[in-house]
Amino acid sequence: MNAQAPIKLIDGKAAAARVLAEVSAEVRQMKAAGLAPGLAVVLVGQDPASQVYVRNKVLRAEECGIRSLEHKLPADTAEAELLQLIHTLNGDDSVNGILVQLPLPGHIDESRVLQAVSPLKDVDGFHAENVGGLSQGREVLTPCTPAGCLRLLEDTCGDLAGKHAVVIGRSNIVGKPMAALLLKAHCTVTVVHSKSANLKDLCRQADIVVAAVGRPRLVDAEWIKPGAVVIDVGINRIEEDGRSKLVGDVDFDSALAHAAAITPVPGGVGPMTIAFLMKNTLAAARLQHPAQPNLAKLPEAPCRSIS
Ligand SMILES: NC(=O)C1=CN([C@@H]2O[C@H](COP(=O)(O)OP(=O)(O)OC[C@H]3O[C@@H](n4cnc5c(N)ncnc54)[C@H](OP(=O)(O)O)[C@@H]3O)[C@@H](O)[C@H]2O)C=CC1
Ligand SMILES: Nc1nc(=O)c2c([nH]1)NC[C@@H]1CN(c3ccc(C(=O)N[C@@H](CCC(=O)O)C(=O)O)cc3)C=[N+]21
Repeated sequence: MNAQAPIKLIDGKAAAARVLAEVSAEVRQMKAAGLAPGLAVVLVGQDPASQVYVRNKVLRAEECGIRSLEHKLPADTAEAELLQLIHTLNGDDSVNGILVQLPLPGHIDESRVLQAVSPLKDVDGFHAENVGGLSQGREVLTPCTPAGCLRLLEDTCGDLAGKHAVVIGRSNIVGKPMAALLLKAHCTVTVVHSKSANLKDLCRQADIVVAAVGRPRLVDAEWIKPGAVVIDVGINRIEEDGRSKLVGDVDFDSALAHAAAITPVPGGVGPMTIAFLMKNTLAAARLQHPAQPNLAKLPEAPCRSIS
């Protein structure tokens, strides 16, 4: 018999609903102080998955009272035209947050586009100013997915200090900022990737596993130390038993045997990503109005070290 505590499913939908309730309350306070926060979402091309994500973002924004403006551009949009739109949005006072949905079509230089977004409106936290600030441990606009994962981990484990976290994946969107946030939370952090040796052995040493790989069900019970907490970032659409399914990077049914707590896919990290996008939109609005006393009083205002 397994003497461990029962497996705990980490409910990302419920956690996201709590974050969105906080956001709605803050939006009401902001509106009372004379500011109606706005988010611009830019989508280039017709990738079906991106269209679903963008629609979900716009819906969630509206639900918590954030004005959202969707800019849909054709797949053959010239880079210069996209940069011009970002320039216009940077200068538009009614826009507090700008998100450029990734991936962009191949003819567009992604890093040039992300650098064009004002760091004060960079709700994805992808501008080098914010990436650098996060790595220095400053309070800056932080990528939504890792921020959501950290909240789930804090809700599940409490204090993370001294825990050994293994992050699988080193992308700029998830793996690297996740590692920076865990380090900031005083974890011992190991980042592994496609060139890592002894991946499974390293993973089996972890108290916390964050899988952001893009490989369906790569991580199974053999990778998980009994009692570890598992956060599955992966979103993989696969065909199985003659139908299309969404699965994570973790083999959920197998990992359950060892994990103390685990996120499902769907209903885990995904909803938290969108909830933190809304939170970041408010944080960005506060950054843009440092002299507004009613906004400055709001909780969790990031420090004003961004120029
Ligand atoms: N739930 C959410 O909100 C979000 C989910 N996602 C999902 O998370 C997953 C990861 O996304 P993203 O970080 O953008 O993906 P990337 O493809 O940019 O990065 C994947 C990382 O995984 C590593 N990797 C690939 N194969 C292996 C392997 N077999 N063993 C070990 N490491 C491997 C790569 O290594 P190397 O660097 O050496 O190539 C790379 O660092 C995807 O499924 C994506 O859809 C992404 C963003 C948000
Ligand atoms: N600039 C930019 N910022 C991003 O944050 C960004 C991006 N580009 N490009 C793509 C990835 C992916 N991503 C997801 C967000 C929500 C869900 C989500 O809500 N998922 C639901 C399921 C949705 C479904 O059914 O397809 C869930 O997991 O429960 C998933 C993935 C954000 N990304």
